[in-house]
Order: sequence, then structure tokens, then C-alpha cells
Amino acid sequence: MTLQERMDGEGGSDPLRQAVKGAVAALAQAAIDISDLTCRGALAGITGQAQGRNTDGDVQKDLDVRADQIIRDALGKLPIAALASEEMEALDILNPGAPICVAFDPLDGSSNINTNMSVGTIFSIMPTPSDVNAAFRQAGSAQLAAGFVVYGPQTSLVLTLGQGVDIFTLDRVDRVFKLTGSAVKIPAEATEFAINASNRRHWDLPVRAYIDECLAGADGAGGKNYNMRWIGSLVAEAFRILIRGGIFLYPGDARDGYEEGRLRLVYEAHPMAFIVEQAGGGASTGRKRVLDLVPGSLHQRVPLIMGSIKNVQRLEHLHTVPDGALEANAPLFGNRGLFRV
Ligand SMILES: O=P(O)(O)OC[C@H]1O[C@](O)(COP(=O)(O)O)[C@@H](O)[C@@H]1O
Ligand SMILES: [Mg+2]
Ligand SMILES: [Mg+2]
Repeated sequence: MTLQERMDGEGGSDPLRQAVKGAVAALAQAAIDISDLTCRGALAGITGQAQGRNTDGDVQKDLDVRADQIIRDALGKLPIAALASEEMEALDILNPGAPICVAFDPLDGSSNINTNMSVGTIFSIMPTPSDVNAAFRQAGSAQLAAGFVVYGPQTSLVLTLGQGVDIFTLDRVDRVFKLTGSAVKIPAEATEFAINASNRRHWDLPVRAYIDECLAGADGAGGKNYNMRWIGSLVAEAFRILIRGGIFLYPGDARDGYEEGRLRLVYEAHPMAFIVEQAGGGASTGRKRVLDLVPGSLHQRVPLIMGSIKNVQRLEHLHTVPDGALEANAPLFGNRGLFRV
């Protein structure tokens, strides 16, 4: 079954539903073009070299810029009130009377482009509020649809329209996405974690305590051995979690500018949280459910902890434990620990 056939089978012929399906179809078409570019790499002029910086201060690679243009061209002619992209400073108001607004990260995992590792695209579809300027200042729970694409060995599109999660695989022969997984469910608990461990000394105590528990394995409080993965592409980590569970963390930390982590709420954390919850998992800052958050600004960052529900709940629990008790349980690594100079 193709993506189009799957969406046609969803029913709903009202203008809102039609606009959502039209936007998803256009995003899928754009993803096929971006997939072609990632596969051809240097042959298509993709070097992964920095071109400059976007308005948020992030280094912009050539594929960031081209993917952004491809998606904006694909969505530009549709009944969409406003667009927001990681690569644009402000939202772009197209047709204020249209029923939906689309936010996207055109190319996620840019640091992986020239190393031939998986990168992706993330999108979130919101209803248009009465003031279109507030399109992306709505709670994540207002999302109508969300999805992401992984440009890996296979190009996969993960989609939720609010009734479960489907996975589609790009058939390169027919140039369409075909359904390869429906009603995807994340295992409730799993023993795999993903975090950029080079930042360990900057983490706050609950995150350190959790990762120390994982590292202690069968000898620690959790009583289980864990495996670790870190790809550096949110899309690839999210896909792995959908397939076999586990937990992903990009917490806030003590580095300048990382107080709220690295990931952006509107076009990274909100759509991922919607997908993960629709697959039975959890998405939290450690203290709050991500889908309850209302963005204060378009490029706002947010700590993101997502994956198997029991793993996420364990982290949320550790955020309720007083720091003193966490330190006492971590004699080797805590602030007053043996390794502290
Ligand atoms: O290099 P770090 O700090 O580990 O950050 C990696 C994270 O940054 C991201 O690449 C951010 O996304 P962009 O590439 O879209 O800026 C995530 O995909 C990934 O999880
Ligand atoms: Mg990103
Ligand atoms: Mg990006």
C-alpha cells in the first residue's frame, strides 16, 4: 500500500483533513528529492561543508540550505497559512485563511552529512489559530500530524495523523513510499540508552544518576546490563527507539547556551514527542511532558528525554529526588565524591 492509498483510507474529506493530507504528500515528495541528493552526495554537489550560519547561530551546511528550499518549494503552493523552518529566522505567512501551518527541520543531523551517516527531515502540522502569528505558540498536543524521514541505508518515513504510527519505506523503483509497518509500538522497557556522554561533567544530578545506573548495569540499582548508542542524528535515534525501544536524552546542561539542551521545541521535540506518545512511549523534559509545553519563541530549545515509557518514567522519578539523596547514592561521581578535585 502506498502512502497516498494509506492516507486516502483514513477518511475525512473536510478542508482541514484535506490540507493535512496534501501537506504530507508534498513533504513526502520533497523527501524523495532530498533522498536523491543524500544518496548522490558529492556527485550532486553535496559536500557537507559549512556555508554560513542560520539566524539561530547554527552552522549551515549546503544540504541544510538545499533541503530547506526543496521543502519550501513543495509546500509553497498548498493551502497553508504559515511555514516555519530551522533555517528561517521568522515564520513565513503564506495564506492566513488556510487551515494549517507547517514547521520543519529540513535537515536533521547536519554534522553527519559528510561522514555518510543517516540524516533526516522532521515536520509538525498545526491548526491555524485565530492569530496566524501565534501559529507556533500552541502546545504540542494541538498537532494534527507529525512525521520524520530518515535518509539512511533505506529512506523511511514515519508518520502519525493522531491515530497511531505508520512507517513507510521509499521504493526507489516506483519512487513512492510504501507502508512497511503499521500501529508501531515502542516496547515499554528496554536496555539501550543514547546520550552524548562527552558532556557528562555538565549534566545535572538526575541525568548523571540515571546514566550511572545504566553504566553500573547488573551491579547497580537497575539490576540490568545496558547497551549504548549515539548516532548524533535525532531522526536515526528516534527510528531505532521505534523499532526496539530504549531511551534518548539531550538534556539541558551547564555549558553556555545549553541550559535548555540543544534541540528545538517547535520542529524537533514537539513532533518527536507526538510520534513517540502515539507509539506508546514517553517524551519529557524530566519534569514536564513535552506535548504540554507552549513555545515562547520559534527557535526555543528544550531538554528532550524520550523512548520506552518505563525508562522515561524512571528519569522523571529521579528528577523528584532531592539532590542530596542523589549525591549520597553516587559516592564516586557526586559533587563530594572521590573523583572531585
Ligand atoms: O553534536 P551534539 O551536541 O551531540 O548534537 C547532536 C544533535 O544535534 C542535532 O544534529 C540537531 O539537529 P540539526 O542538525 O538539525 O541542527 C540532532 O540531530 C542531534 O541529536
Ligand atoms: Mg535537527
Ligand atoms: Mg536541521
